[in-house]
Amino acid sequence: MGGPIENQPLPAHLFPDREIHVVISILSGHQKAQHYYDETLKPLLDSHNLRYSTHTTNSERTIVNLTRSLFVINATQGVKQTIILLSGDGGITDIVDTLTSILNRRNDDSRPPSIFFKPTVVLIPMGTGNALAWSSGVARDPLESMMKGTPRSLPSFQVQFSPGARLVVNEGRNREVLTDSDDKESTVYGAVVFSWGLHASLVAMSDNAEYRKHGLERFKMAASRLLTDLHYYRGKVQWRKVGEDWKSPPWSEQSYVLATMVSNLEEHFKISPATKPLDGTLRLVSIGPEPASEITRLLGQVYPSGDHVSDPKVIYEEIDGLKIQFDEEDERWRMVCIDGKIVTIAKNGWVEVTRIPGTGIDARRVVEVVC
Ligand SMILES: Nc1ncnc2c1ncn2[C@@H]1O[C@H](COP(=O)(O)OP(=O)(O)OP(=O)(O)O)[C@@H](O)[C@H]1O
Repeated sequence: MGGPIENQPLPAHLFPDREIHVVISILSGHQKAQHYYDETLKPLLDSHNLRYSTHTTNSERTIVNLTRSLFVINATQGVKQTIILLSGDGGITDIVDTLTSILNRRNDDSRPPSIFFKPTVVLIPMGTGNALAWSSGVARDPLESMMKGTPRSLPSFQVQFSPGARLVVNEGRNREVLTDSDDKESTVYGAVVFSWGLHASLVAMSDNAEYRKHGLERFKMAASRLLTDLHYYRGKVQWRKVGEDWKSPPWSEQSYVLATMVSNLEEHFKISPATKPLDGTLRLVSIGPEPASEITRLLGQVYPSGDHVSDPKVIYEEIDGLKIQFDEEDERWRMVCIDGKIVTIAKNGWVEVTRIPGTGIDARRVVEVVC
């Protein structure tokens, strides 16, 4: 149905039986979220006489806290809710990680499942990469997607860390524990990307307000610094499909190890061309210890076509699990990236990434995304 967006009929996820929350992540990307809300979103919502609450971030923890104190309570009390999220990938990951961690039950827990109404999330991309919004097709016209799209379950993956893993916070200056004890393994959930090597290092290097100012250039600036003094990452990498044996690359040092559930990490950075929107697949992209010129050539092919995946120097496979045993002294080479967050692994530690299936006993889908 055509016509101006204010005249479009309301989709079911904006009906009056839904509790509607607008979350404005004011420091994402170029810090345009508040302005976009004031000038564009609010007038549209008001033109439909919708009732909604707004929440503005005031720290890195705001979306996590809001999920704990409000979204999870609503969801488990049977309240239907729609969250209109003005942020980058960090915001949706905070919601998915927090909900999954809270709702996680052991497989042998025989108590009947409680009510859980999956929150519906409308993505309004305001970050730098906005990988999920580009990959799910909503970034081109987010308001059109909000008005005409359909909610679809968002696939995710689990990342388990050996004891002693730490979350890097405060622009790289501080470390936060992930569990209450250093003897325990810890778990984080993501929906976009896991990486180690060049990708994780460049996200870590550029995850601060100074770099964020440069928009997408932030990643290229960090990459060129890393490529001038290239490091080969030491550790044992293995992956597999369920029911098959673990496999290893033919090289012993790594440049690039990345597992993703999306096709695009940015609008034109097609890291996994075979991935379809929200198809639930996890794909590995890996490059060995190549010289900087080769890595530049291979990553250059990612823009915009994704031709790198047919190069013999790139491993590109659909996987269900990936594990890494780290063999690095210096902490900065033991940093991994989960949807933009950086976690440091303890010396001689390990990490294991597992695709969460959509059906069966291990299935878990905690939100729906309108696309
Ligand atoms: N008011 C605030 N005070 C402190 N930190 C904030 C505030 N608002 C947002 N943040 C933080 O800013 C960061 C923005 O991350 P987000 O992923 O939304 O955007 P991005 O990193 O620019 O884009 P992308 O992840 O799509 O590349 C997050 O860590 C978020 O918690």
